[in-house]
Amino acid sequence: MIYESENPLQLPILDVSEPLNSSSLASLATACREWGFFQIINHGISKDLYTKIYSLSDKIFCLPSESKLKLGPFSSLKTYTPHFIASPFFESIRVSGPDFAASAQNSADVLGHQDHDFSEILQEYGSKVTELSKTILNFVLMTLGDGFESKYYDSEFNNCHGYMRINNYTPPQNSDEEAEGLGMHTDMSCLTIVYQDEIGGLQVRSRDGKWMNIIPCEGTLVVNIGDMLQAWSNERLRSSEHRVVLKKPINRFSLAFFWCFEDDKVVSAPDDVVGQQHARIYNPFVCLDYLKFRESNEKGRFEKVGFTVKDFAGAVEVPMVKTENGT
Ligand SMILES: O=C(O)CCC(=O)C(=O)O
Ligand SMILES: [Fe+2]
Repeated sequence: MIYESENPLQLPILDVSEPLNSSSLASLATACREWGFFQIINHGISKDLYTKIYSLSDKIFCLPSESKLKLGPFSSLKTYTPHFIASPFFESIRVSGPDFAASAQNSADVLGHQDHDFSEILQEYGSKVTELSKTILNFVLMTLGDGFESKYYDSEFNNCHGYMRINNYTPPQNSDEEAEGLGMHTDMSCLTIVYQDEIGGLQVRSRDGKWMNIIPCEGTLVVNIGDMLQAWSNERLRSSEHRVVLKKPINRFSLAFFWCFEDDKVVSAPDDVVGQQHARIYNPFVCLDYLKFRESNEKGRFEKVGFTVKDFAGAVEVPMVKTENGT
């Protein structure tokens, strides 16, 4: 199958080590509204850290299937997603915060993996990317209104938590055709921070349905808005559909960090975020109820988008009939 896509998308690159100036704020606002994707640099996470995570994770991915299956999906730990759930070419290990070390160590213990580096390195990464999420969320709140970061960060986002997924893509080896590594989906998070290796393949869908390539660039991380923030912002921030396409028969590695509301959070856009001249697009909902809806809904299961937050909590009745590709 050929997955057509446009030329690379030029997403703004935000320097997160500096305060936002008015022009970077304006381009961030446009990117969050139109694409729900942007890139960051000077994030303080070294190439060396990614290389270490890659080599330690690779040791786990190289274990025989029967070992990895001790981690999930049917064992109590549920930290491993094997091939053929999201796609035939995708497998993933989940590490949950805030104690990333304990989560990683639990998985390592089940595998009988003696090496403590895995949990230490993931704790280091988890702590760094957690701080980064807070900084980025403050920037994103600034795009919604003057002073909205100080008005809303503590009251609405202070109990957010994060988890990561270490993703290993193994494309078919004897085929020149492109393969879908991860099907079209939206993230359920507030924010997602993605490291993709130099192989590339991440694509975002434009409003008119075109797939745009997000080309990897060394030192740059990709950030995208998730469903929770789309609903909380009354769609002033967009949670875009995206997917991963494997174009070469080479393994691809990525690391996605999901920054989410706490389970019992009631997600509801504040009046001044909605704005007086706009209708409220979502009914208030409990975060966990949406996560369960996505898990239990056949079309919404794991990475296959069928129903999203609009179907779940949209204020206007929408018929629940959709095709596989979400159109
Ligand atoms: O592998 C990637 O580049 C993106 C992964 C992704 O979209 C996800 O895990 O939700
Ligand atoms: Fe995603």
